[in-house]
Amino acid sequence: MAGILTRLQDIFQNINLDVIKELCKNTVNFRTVLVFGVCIGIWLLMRKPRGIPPGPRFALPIVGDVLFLGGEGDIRVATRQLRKQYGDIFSVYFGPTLYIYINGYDLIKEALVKRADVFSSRPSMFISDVLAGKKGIIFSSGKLWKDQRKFALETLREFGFGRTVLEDRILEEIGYFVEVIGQHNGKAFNMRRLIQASVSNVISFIVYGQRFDYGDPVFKDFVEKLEENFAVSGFVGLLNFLPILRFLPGDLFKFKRTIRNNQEFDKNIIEPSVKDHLKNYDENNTNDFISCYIKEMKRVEQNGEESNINKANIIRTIKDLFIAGTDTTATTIQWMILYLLHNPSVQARCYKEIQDVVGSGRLPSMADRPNMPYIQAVLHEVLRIANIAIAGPPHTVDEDVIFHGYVIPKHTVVFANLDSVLADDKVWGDAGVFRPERFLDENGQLVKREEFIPFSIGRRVCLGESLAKMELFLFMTTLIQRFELKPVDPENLPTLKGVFGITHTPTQYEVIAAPR
Ligand code: HEM
Repeated sequence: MAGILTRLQDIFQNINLDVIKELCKNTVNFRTVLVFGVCIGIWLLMRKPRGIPPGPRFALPIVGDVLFLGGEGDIRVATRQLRKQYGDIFSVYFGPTLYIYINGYDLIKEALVKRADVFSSRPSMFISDVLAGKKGIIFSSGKLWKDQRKFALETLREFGFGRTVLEDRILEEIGYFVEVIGQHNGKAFNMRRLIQASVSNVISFIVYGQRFDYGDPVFKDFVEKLEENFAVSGFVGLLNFLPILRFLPGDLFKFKRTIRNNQEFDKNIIEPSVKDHLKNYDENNTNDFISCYIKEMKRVEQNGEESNINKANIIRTIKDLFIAGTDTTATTIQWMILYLLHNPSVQARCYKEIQDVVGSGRLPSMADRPNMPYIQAVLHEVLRIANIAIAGPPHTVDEDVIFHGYVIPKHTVVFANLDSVLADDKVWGDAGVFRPERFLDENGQLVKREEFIPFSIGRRVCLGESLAKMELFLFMTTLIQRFELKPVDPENLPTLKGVFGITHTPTQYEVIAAPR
């Protein structure tokens, strides 16, 4: 196929219009013109903009380069192969859409940090446009995004990202979490739902000022649907390339289901709470994110300021906190447990560090963190090797940009490929090996590595990084303090092969949590 296409393209490159006119005048009949017309149509569809980064030579009409990508469904492997073949900046067509991948720490830093002015917007894509309508934080751009992000960061900081109020509530949540684990009496079970519910409750506390009972049917439904939307995102995402496929009968791409789930979050959880907060608003009692948002809405209204802190954005911004803050952290905790099952000596060393610093008489706290470099190194290594965000959400440029000699056309989808840094042998030596010691110096102290970027870098850097690190530390230390985590069958460990949706998730597994 590729051979035929090469020949066709070579032929068309050498054709000029005069030749075609001449042919039509002298020789020919309708059939010849038709054949030329079809060929020229194909050529037009396969044409790539001039000067873009290299990539697979042909983009077939409709499917783009998809058929030529390797990796057997693992997008990390496919992009590693493309990088090897085409270099640190390459382009690839998914359907008719051009994607540009930027690889390697130096180039990613150059784009997202040094040239943040041009690389910090989000592209227009069918699914995110339908679901988010360019509102909120994750999928918005320009002033609207800046207003939401600034407000969210300031508010979350005020609540105590890294301060004790939030820590106390996370510890309270972990208390419920370990209680439920204890109820399994050392019997094997799949912890996934429990972890999701518990992590989601941390966001609930921040957003609504309250947690939900794990058995609450509305909350259970919410957690399940949130997870479902993450899990089916691979299918739904295909509509970004060919939105027309949504009109096929049935729901092959899970589009209708995703939309329905999304509407139900709003209807059952978010809207009632916002209404309730609006009705009972008390300006002297703004202890949660929604109250703070309403307070700011009223302030900008009164002052007649131009701001996007308004009713149109409140629902989406809240949803973004849940979306970005639940699955990411919950998935990382699942990877962490899985790597501990595969590396019992690492778990034993973590337990020893907990015993040395905290003992068994009290819960670990954030004040203990600086004294636990080994556990921090393990967390770093899990975040690095699992790389749950893969390449992160896409960025775009608002104008045509020249980057390292290549043209990046306005509004192109641009991925800063985090995998190209976190799994780069040139950076880590043995990137595929789980080795927490790489984050320790010769005195056993934590080493900061610039290339450790699971939360990305630049203006779009993860807004919940401090919260996530706090949660991971507290969940992990308490879990290991209370339980020994054991595989169901030591001879047949659960696979480390993950599943790719919006995040890179472990294949489901069961674990034994034996009380210590
Ligand atoms: C282990 C946990 C987490 C990881 C690995 C992670 C990673 C990331 C990454 C890679 C991005 C994309 C940055 C970019 O576009 O360049 C991001 C964005 C974001 N994250 Fe996280 N995240 C985690 C947890 C959280 C939590 C707990 C929150 C809760 C508040 C959160 C909120 C956000 C938001 C709102 C954005 C969008 C930022 C923007 O577009 O300006 N994340 N995260």
